[in-house]
Formats: sequence, C-alpha cells, structure tokens
Amino acid sequence: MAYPRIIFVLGGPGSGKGTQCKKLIDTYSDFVHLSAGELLREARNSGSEVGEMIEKCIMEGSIVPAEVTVGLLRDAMVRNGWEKKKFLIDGFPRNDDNYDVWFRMLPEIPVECCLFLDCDDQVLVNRILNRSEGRSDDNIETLTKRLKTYKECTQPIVKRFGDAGKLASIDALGDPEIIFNRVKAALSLE
Ligand SMILES: Nc1ncnc2c1ncn2[C@@H]1O[C@H](COP(=O)(O)OP(=O)(O)OP(=O)(O)O)[C@@H](O)[C@H]1O
Ligand SMILES: O=c1ccn([C@@H]2O[C@H](COP(=O)(O)O)[C@@H](O)[C@H]2O)c(=O)[nH]1
Ligand SMILES: [Mg+2]
Repeated sequence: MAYPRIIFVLGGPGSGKGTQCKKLIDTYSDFVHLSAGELLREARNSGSEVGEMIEKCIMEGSIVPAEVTVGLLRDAMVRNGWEKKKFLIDGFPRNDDNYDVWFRMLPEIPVECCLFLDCDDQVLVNRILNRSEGRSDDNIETLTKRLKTYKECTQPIVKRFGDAGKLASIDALGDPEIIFNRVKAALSLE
C-alpha cells in the first residue's frame, strides 16, 4: 500500500501558514492543504455538543482534544484520496497530546518533516489584527490567549521535531514571495 507523505506546518498565529500552504498547492499539484483550524471551524457549526466545545476552545485560544482533531484530519485525508498525496497539515500538532495521539492513531503514515515559520510577536499581532477574514478569534483578547498557548504548548512541539531531526525552520519575516522561496528551499522543491 502506498502511503501519503505528511508535512506538518507550524508557527505562531499570523506567521503565514495558510498563505504559504496556498502558494504550495497553487504551484505543486500533488500537494493537498488541510488546515486543522479550518476543519475545526467547519465542525463547530454542526450544532452538536462537540461543536459547542470547539467554539469554546477557539474563543479561549485553547487546544481541542486531540481525538477530535485527528479524526477530522484523517477523514479529510481519506476524502482527498489517501494514497500518493503530499498533505500539508497546517496548524497541527499544537501540543503533546496532539503529537502523541496522531502517532498512536496513524502509526503507519510516515511524517516527512515539520515546516516551521519563525516570526516576531509584534509582527504576528500586526498581521492578525489587520487580517480581514471575519474570524471571531482575530481580536486582541483571544489573540493574547492564542499567543500564550503557542508559547507554552506549541513551541515545545517544534523542539520535539528539531530533536528528531525533522525540522525545516525558516525566517517568516519579509515579503510572502521571498518567504515562499525559503519554503521551497527548505522542502528541497525545484
Ligand atoms: N509575509 C507576509 N507579510 C505580510 N503579511 C503577511 C505575510 N504572510 C501572510 N500575511 C498576512 O498575514 C495574515 C495572516 O496570514 P495567514 O492567515 O497566512 O497566517 P496563519 O499562520 O495561517 O495564521 P492563523 O494561525 O491565525 O491561521 C493574513 O492577512 C495574510 O495575508
Ligand atoms: O490542531 C488544532 C488547530 C486549531 N485549533 C483551534 O483553532 C484555533 C484556530 O486555529 P488556526 O490554526 O489559527 O486556524 C486555535 O486557536 C485553536 O483554538 C486546535 O484546537 N487544534
Ligand atoms: Mg491559518
């Protein structure tokens, strides 16, 4: 059986994960972009108890239990055609629980690397507060909590990938096109 290739994409809120993933799928037809946050935003509208729990986590900048998120990611991979694809998993894994449950639920899928977009706090704040996508969590109160969660829970995950020799880290300051050149170089594309 041919398994998909997995590239996790991490970075602070506003570091450009979605922007760079879009550039990758527009350039390379075998890439599929799955944003964990986007899948959760869709799932919160289900009207179920799980939907209410997701809404609470999003507004608190906290992390949804891993079984929920990994289930959504796995279903999305299956919908997209499991085999021979390269999945960009954007905004996941965000904490130890995410990391451990992913490898427990999907042990057979090889993870190629984690692409990490490194960006200053002040730049993150400016980008998020100027984003005009109508996201309910793009306000200073929730953003402050998202940044705290990122530092306390997600940065240690970046370190875990580094310790495993699977981290592709790039400077995410500058023009999106220049950053895209760094992304391609970090992923050995072109
Ligand atoms: N290199 C860049 N320079 C300036 N603005 C940028 C850059 N990259 C992205 N942006 C803008 O910053 C905002 C956040 O970018 P994006 O949505 O890609 O970030 P993200 O990492 O996916 O954030 P989140 O974690 O909140 O989903 C968007 O308005 C985007 O257009
Ligand atoms: O794996 C994940 C991804 C996201 N969340 C929650 O969603 C929001 C928004 O995520 P973005 O990546 O910025 O779109 C995030 O603050 C978390 O509350 C999650 O719990 N788990
Ligand atoms: Mg995003």
